[in-house]
Amino acid sequence: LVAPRPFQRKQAWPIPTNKNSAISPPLLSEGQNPAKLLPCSGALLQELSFDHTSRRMMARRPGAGEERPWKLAEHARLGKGKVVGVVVLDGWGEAPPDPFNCIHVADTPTLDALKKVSASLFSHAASSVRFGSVPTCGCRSFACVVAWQGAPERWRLIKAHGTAVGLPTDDDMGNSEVGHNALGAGQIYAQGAKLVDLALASGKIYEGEGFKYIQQSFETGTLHLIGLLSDGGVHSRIDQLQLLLKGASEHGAKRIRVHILTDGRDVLDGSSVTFVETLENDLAKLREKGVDARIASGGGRMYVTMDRYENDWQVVKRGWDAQVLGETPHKFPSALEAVKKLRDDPKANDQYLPPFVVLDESGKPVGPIVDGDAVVTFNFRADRMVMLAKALEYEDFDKFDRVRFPRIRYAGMLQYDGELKLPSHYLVAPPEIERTSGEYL
Ligand SMILES: O=C(O)[C@@H](CO)OP(=O)(O)O
Repeated sequence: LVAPRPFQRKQAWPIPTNKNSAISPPLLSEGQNPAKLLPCSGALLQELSFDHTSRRMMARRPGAGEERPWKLAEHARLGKGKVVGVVVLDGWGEAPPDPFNCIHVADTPTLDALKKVSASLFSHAASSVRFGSVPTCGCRSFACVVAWQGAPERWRLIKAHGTAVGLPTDDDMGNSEVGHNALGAGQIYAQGAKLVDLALASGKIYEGEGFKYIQQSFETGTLHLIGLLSDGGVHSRIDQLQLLLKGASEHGAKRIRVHILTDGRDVLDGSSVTFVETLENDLAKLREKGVDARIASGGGRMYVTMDRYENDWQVVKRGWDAQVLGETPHKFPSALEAVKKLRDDPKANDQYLPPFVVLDESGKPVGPIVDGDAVVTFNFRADRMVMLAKALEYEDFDKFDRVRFPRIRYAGMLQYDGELKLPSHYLVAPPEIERTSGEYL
């Protein structure tokens, strides 16, 4: 599929830091009419004007003390009062046509027909271009979504991954959460993965309220790190865990226990073994430096802990039993042995590995969570951490019998639910996003 390219992205958009920030959408090519070529993000919803010197669309800067008006600039061609539709194709992406490209190989008569249909048929829906072309969710290849533009350009490709939706690099695949965030924000801002990268690189993570809070447990308690162990970059990243392990030990953590969740969904099934080996090596290095650091428990992400939308609390309970109580049917002397042995079952896969705990030489679990400990859930993505956060934080909790509710200091990598303020402590502050799409709508 060859998409018309009405504008060329030359650089990433800067992230607006406050309401006075200029928004600098992509440079337009010589001769292009800015009124016709509004770019494909929520910056459409900002009050834009074209700066002829820089050839950029600029958000108008309000003067001192002046409120930025909420009125949007009128679109050059689309009339007022039209119905706007946003259609999200989850998992739909564009990639070079080849026999392994399932969308290319599949029969897609509806989309094919929509792309061909006369513009007049869609004139009533054409206003969706203003919003329908916002990066959307779930698209793992390089682009997605059609937006009705009116003849002759009734559709175009947009990017829904990488820096186009605020992820750290263009190698980062898109996913539903970043797509929803980008749609909802109506502008490009740093998503969780990038915020964590920045906080770790600058060391600011260790100066924040969240880290200072958990640090109070380091003298006498254990630091527990719970999260998805892979380099998928959708929910978490192993390199961030590695930096956090190093940083926490340099900032006083003497005893660390990692509770791993194997992936096989955002990465290849079977890769869990390599990730566990990598982590075991890191922990061995920490032990050489005098830090008592070990993997304490584990399980496959879809069977242990990472449920979402309160679909099945038993998933969280299985994790709780392993991480907090140290009680599971499967017990092993090391996580590597656990993952290898559990994968021996022909039906086993990384996503659904059963929960296990690691035992010490005397047969006791090496790291149940107890009173006085600190806990960090190191996933940056929220949806599959909210349920565990509730179990760890809520005094009143009736979703399953926790048996023991340890008095701990708990922080999320980020705050996973802004409305519930959950968890109440977090290592990296969420972005402050002003003037979201919803506010305009
Ligand atoms: O299942 C999930 O959590 C992710 C993949 O890790 O998929 P999606 O982004 O589509 O929700």
